[in-house]
Amino acid sequence: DDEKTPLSAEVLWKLERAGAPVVSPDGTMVVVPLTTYDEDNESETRLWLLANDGSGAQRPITAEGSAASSPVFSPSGAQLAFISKRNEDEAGQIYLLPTAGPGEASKLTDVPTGVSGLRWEGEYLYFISSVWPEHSWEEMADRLKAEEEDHISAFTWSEMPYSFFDHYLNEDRKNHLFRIPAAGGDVEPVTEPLGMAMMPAGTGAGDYDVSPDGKHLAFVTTSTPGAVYSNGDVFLVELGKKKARNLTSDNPANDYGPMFSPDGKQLAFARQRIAGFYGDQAKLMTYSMASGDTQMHHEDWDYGVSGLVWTPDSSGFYGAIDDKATRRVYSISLDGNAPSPVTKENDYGALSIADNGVLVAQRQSALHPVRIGTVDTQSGDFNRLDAFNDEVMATVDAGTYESVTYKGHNGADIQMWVHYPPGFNPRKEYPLMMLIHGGPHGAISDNFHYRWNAQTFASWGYVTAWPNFHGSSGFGQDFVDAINPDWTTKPYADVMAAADFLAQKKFIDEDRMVAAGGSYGGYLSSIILGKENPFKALVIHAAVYDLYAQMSADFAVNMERFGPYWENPEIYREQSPHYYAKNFNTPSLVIHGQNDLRVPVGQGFELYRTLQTKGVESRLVYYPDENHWILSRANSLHWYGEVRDWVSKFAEPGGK
Ligand SMILES: CSCC[C@H](NC=O)C(=O)N[C@@H](CC(C)C)C(=O)N[C@@H](Cc1ccccc1)C(=O)O
Repeated sequence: DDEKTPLSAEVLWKLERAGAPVVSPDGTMVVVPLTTYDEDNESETRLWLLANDGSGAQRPITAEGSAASSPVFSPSGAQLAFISKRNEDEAGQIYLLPTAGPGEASKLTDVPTGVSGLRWEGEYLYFISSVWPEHSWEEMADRLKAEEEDHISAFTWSEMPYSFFDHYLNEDRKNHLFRIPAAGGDVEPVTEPLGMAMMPAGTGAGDYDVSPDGKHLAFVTTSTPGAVYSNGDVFLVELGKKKARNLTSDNPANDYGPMFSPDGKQLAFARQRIAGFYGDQAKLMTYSMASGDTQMHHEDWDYGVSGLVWTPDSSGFYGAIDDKATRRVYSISLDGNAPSPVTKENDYGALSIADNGVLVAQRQSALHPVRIGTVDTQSGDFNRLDAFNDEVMATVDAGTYESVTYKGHNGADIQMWVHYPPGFNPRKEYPLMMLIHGGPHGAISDNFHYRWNAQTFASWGYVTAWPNFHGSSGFGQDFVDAINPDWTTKPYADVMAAADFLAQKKFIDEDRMVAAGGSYGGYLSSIILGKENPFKALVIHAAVYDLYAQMSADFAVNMERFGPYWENPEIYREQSPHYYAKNFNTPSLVIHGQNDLRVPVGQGFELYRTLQTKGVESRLVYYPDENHWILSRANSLHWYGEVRDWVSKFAEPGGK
């Protein structure tokens, strides 16, 4: 169709990105944050109201020009609270809006350190703020002003952790929970009087819950301070009392995500059992508020629980479950029956449930961005409520894709997604672009990726493949943990087998194969660089290149589970790509962002310098203002352009 364009990087940036939907208590309204991007490299998030009454009505409900996020309904549904930084605000504050008809948002808080992790429980709005403990709000406002004026940018630390993903942590400030009456009034500290702060980084609304009668608080914090990803524990306290009780002190690994049942009788949470292993499958736990008994459910079910919402009758949950390269809604009961899938294909997430059981979710696929709708919990049907992006997507001529299973390391079945370019002709030969996912303990689901869009790469004239190699989640716990601590052998063999498998297809030109990966995918690409491989060129983004130097990152890979390099040097010696530099000879594009504290930027420079020193054709793309991910529109378009130029140079695109 002449009118249509491929799913280019430019098209990706025209799309509106829908965030997590929130359904009103009566199920008639859904509010969703929607982010748009403009050509001046600016973005804006506004809240949209979608009617769940068959009318298809939808409209923005927050003002243009003022970012809004984290919507929560009042228990009656008459009001909506959200976080916004507008007018004279120095930091995000709570705003309130009536849900019946148009109205002005009114400001509820004036917290100098800002507000996050919002929840509306009974008459109170609860929120998290990163504060200087035992200081008044006035003192904190003065301190923030003084910091701005003294021009000293130094951080000082005497404990861990010191960084998280792309920012350094101010050790003097702690994450605490507060509440304010929704009708207005004073902010009350909730966790400070307990002498306990919440987790030092990445803390949000999922890290605490208040019982339906407003009497109890459950929250997560670490009882073993140190790393960012330390042993989280669930604590319970009667609000107003000074001592919180650790409900999970018997478990050396992470417990998280406390959620009171709607009847208030049980507290659910998720439990991992292997300390220091973020990829460990999470098990569903309940704590009885009456008896104090803790129970694990579905221990033998070989899936991890995530994205849980309680059913309104407190009999169980719906969850968004990572399931063999898809994410499906499952019904998970507490009556002993096995969990059962509700939905089929594609990828569902961000579940929200109304008091009457209306279940709302995001749904996406590799060929369409996030849509918002209701899920029929009997049939699994998805009833879409939004019309976001329909106009843009109607102009897109996308290719096709399929799930393929091949034999990987030791003959094991490995799933991969294969994308074909628009107008693909199986009688022609195409170049292959092998994509290597990060994590490694995640999976490439049937979802719409903005930073690594397989269909965008395909639209340049490549067949692309995303193998879910050993270590990927959703294929059982043994498959996940099969690569620890040896991150190399099986994933490398799986990627080589994927390349072999595809090279044997008549439609692949084995002389035009390239590979690209970011983060762990960059690590594995660097491993491939040091070993025999069929690729004409590599793209190595934010790669862990030197496992020893990764010690400076917020996630030191094997440290927490298998010990540091001075105790267990052979793991590091065997697994670190830099030890194989002698063999490097594949042309490589190295990409790294300065603000990447997950894989610090020195890793990229070390790799590039090695390649240059060895005379291997290479190019370094460095983004001084990006983190582990390339997030701004202009830089992302530049990134796609650099990647395209590099792979095109070594593997000419298009069918021949
Ligand atoms: C509890 S965080 C542990 C590491 C985390 N794993 C999540 O998958 C992670 O950041 N992994 C890195 C590699 C590591 C630094 C060696 C990674 O590969 N990240 C990928 C995957 C990812 C995608 C989306 C959200 C989280 C991770 C990446 O950032 O693209």
